[in-house]
Parts: sequence; C-alpha cells; structure tokens
Amino acid sequence: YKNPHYASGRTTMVHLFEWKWDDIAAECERFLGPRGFGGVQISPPNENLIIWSHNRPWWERYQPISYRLVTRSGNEQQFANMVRRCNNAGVRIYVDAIINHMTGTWGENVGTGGSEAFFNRWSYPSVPYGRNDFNSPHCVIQGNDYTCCADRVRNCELSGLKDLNQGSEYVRGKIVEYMNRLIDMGVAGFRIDAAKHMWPHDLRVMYSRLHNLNPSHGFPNGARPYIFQEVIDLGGEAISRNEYTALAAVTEFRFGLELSRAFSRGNQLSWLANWGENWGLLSSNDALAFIDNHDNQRGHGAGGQILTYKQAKQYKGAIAFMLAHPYGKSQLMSSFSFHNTEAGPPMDSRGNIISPSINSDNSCGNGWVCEHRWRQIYQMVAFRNVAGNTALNDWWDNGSNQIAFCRGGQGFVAFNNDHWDLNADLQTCLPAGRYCDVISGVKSNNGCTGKTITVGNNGRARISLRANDYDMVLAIHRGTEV
Ligand SMILES: O=C(NCCCOc1c(-c2ccc(O)c(O)c2)oc2cc(O)cc(O)c2c1=O)[C@@H]1CCCN1C(=O)/C=C/c1ccc(O)c(O)c1
Ligand SMILES: [Ca+2]
Repeated sequence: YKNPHYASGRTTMVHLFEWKWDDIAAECERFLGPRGFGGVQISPPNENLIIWSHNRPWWERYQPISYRLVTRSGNEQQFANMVRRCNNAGVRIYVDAIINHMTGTWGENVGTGGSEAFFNRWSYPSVPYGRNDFNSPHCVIQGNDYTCCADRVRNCELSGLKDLNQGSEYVRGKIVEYMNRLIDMGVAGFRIDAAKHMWPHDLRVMYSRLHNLNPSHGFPNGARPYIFQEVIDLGGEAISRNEYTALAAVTEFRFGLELSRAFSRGNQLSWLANWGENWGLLSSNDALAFIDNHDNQRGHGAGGQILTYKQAKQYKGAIAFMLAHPYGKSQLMSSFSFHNTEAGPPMDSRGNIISPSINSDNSCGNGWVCEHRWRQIYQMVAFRNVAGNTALNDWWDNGSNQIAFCRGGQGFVAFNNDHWDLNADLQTCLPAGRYCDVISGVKSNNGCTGKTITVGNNGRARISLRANDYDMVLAIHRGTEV
C-alpha cells in the first residue's frame, strides 16, 4: 500500500483541489502527462451536503451524504472519462476517501446529487445508513480528547459529523464496496481522510478487502492500491502516526512545517544537511511529503506558519528543496486563490464551479493559482524524475542559508536564502559541459532563456545566486545541456 504505481520515470503527485473532472482530464492530456507528473489527488467524488449557509465552503465536500458519484466536479460518466484519459496520458488518479463520517448538522439536508439525509434521525437513505451504523453512545470530540483519550478521538464525532462505526460488518461492506467501485474504474489509490479518527484494526480489515488495481488501466497484475492516511500528528497527542505506518503510507505534516520554518529563516538552511529521519520524520518509504495542503494553507490544522503561494519566493524555495531531496513521496498543492479561509472554489451565481482558464503564458486565470504550472515548480518535477532513486551527495553549505547538493551524477541544486550573494566554485557532480538553469529559464532550441552554467572537467562550476535574484534556487541536471 506504499507504492503509488506511477508510470515509469514519474515521481510526483499534484492535488488539483476542487477541480472538475472534465478539466482534470484535459490537464492530464495537455500538461501533466507531457510534463512528467505521476498522479493527481482529486477532491472527494462522492455526494456531499450542500451548505449555502456558509456560501458553499470548501469543507462541504468533507460532509458525505452518499457514495453516489455526483458532486460539483461532475457525475459518474465524467469521472470514468477522467480516469481513462489520465491513465492513458500516464497520470494516475488518487481519490480523497471520506470514510470516517457522514454529514453533520451544518446545512440543508440535501446533497449535490439530490439525495436527502436526515441527520437528526441518523438516516442516509441513499447508502443506506441508519442509527446503528454510527457509534454509540453519542459523544462529540472535545479539545483535550486529542491529548488524553485516544478512544474518544476514534469513537466520538469530529465537529458534529455523524461518526460511522467501522467495526460493523455492514458499514465495512458499504465502504469497501464504494472503494472497490473506484478501483475497478481505474483509480490507483486513496487518501484516507481523518484516518486518526478510525481504529487501525478496522482500517487494516477494510484495506485487505480492496481489489487489486485494474490491469486494463495499465497496472501490473496483483498491484495493491496506494494508500496515504491523513494523520495530523505534530507530537504530544494520545494518538501517534506510528500506529498507522504498519498499514500504509502516512501524511508527514512535520515535513511542511519544518521546511516552512527553514525557508522563512526560522531554521537555517545549513541545518538541513541531515534532513529526513534524523529530524524525527517518518521513514522515507512511509511518508507522503508536502509543504502545504488544502487545510493547513488556510492557517488551521497543523499549527504554525505554513508557506503557501502567498509567500511566492520562499514557497518556490521550499518546494524546490522538497523536489530535489530524495526523502518521501512528494505531493504538490494546486489552489484557487482565497482571502476568506472558508471560501470554496470560484463559482457562478448558481453555485457551479468555474473552470480555470489557461493564459498565453501557460498560467491559469479565473481565480485559480495553478502552482503546478509555475515554471520553477514543474521544472523541478522534471528534476526529481531525472534524479530517480539516486542518493543525496556532495552537500555544501556556508554555515547559514546557502546550501547546495547533488543527486548522484544526475543533478545539482543550489539555494541562497542569506541577505548576501552566493558566489562560489562548487562541485556539480555532472559531466563537463554547458547547462541551462531550469529555475531562471528553460532550454530553448538555441540556448538557455535563463542562466547558463559551465561545468569544468572536474565537475566544478562557478555558481552565482544574488540575494535579490528573482528566485533563490539554481538547478541543472542531465538533459539540460546546450
Ligand atoms: O472549524 C472547523 N472545524 C473544526 C476544527 C477542524 O476539525 C476538523 C478536522 C481536523 C482538524 C485537525 C485535526 O488534528 C484533526 O484530527 C481533524 O478534520 C476534518 C475532516 C473532515 O473530513 C471534515 C471536517 O469537518 C473536519 C474538521 O472539521 C471548520 C468548520 C467545519 C469544517 N471545518 C474545518 O476546519 C474542516 C477541516 C478539515 C476538513 C477536511 C480535512 O481533510 C481536514 O484535514 C480538515
Ligand atoms: Ca470515527
């Protein structure tokens, strides 16, 4: 359950948060496939409660009403079409699975597919679920339960959401049926939302009943789904992410928190020389690594200042470090712009999501940020692909915020987050030649549109990164020679 089953040579997933299925299919064919992205995490595809009282907030998609594939992102036919087209483009689909709970008492009792729910009578006719499919006695998680009482965190309601009993064979059956339907349609795996709120044993039983991935979508025979479990654990809670690493991969929230600190000069970049398990992170093979996600980019969830698209220069630095470093399985966030942390995606007056527009410079419009289309980011996805499973070697730093390292003999990257210029003769581990810096520009048919780096016979090159350069990163790798 720890292998994403990316098509060969691909390494990185992007979360196309709140995108519609038709738009994701198009993005797989026109951008993600050609640019070597490995997969897409999609928003929950199952029917959710409509919440106009909060003007269709992003979190209404985390309030299930049924397992029917009808949401503002599209219907079942559009979902199947997206999975087929993305797999054909070499891009896998991972589903955000909301299986801990159903809706709460947040809004009208109708869903995005017209189903009704009667949460005060605990009934969800479209599944169906009734009162004895939910935990009893009824209780609601209180703040201090996270530190004192692991059983309450599992058995009580998360912010008023009806808490399913995954110990019931009937409930397990309904959840597994929903997930197997998606696997048979060609998805490659799942994000398990709120995994901390479910018992590891129940999850283990359900995972064991999932089908193998569908070979007609290009997966090897007997391939198990890639499962990454959302467990927000920054230490100090009764529940540890280590209870879940035996089952499947786990989201490593400390990764984004510590790198946000490092690139905001809270930590020094030179301290990252031993980045990875030595910083108390999960073992690399267990970890889904990311800087920000849909929840903590809005300021709550995993405490402290998380870098987002709003701090562009530092964010690109942290993302580049994530993609250049061998640790973990990398995930990129792709957002819509927001000021109000509750706001949902760009929508028309009737609540329909507005598609991203693609500008002539390949950036997005209509309120979509499309970080994955930023040159400094998609070029580092290619870097990570070229680096493959090489180790990190030839680390250099200046004792504060200037660092550089190689990935085998495949790639070289340098960072300058000091207030003074970096100007040094460094080992790039690459064969002699002239290389285009992939951050300041691209390799075009007659040279580099950005910086050109000349590597000598001894692999060394003069590396210059001014403190006030537009970006704090310089990266070259095999394949960017001119
Ligand atoms: O103030 C709120 N919630 C209470 C504090 C955040 O607690 C939530 C956590 C949560 C937060 C921190 C933890 O350490 C933790 O174990 C759980 O996970 C969720 C997962 C869901 O599928 C649906 C939810 O409504 C929540 C949720 O409310 C607002 C209003 C309701 C939704 N919401 C939110 O803030 C929604 C947050 C949300 C939604 C989806 C997610 O995947 C997520 O990680 C957070
Ligand atoms: Ca629960």
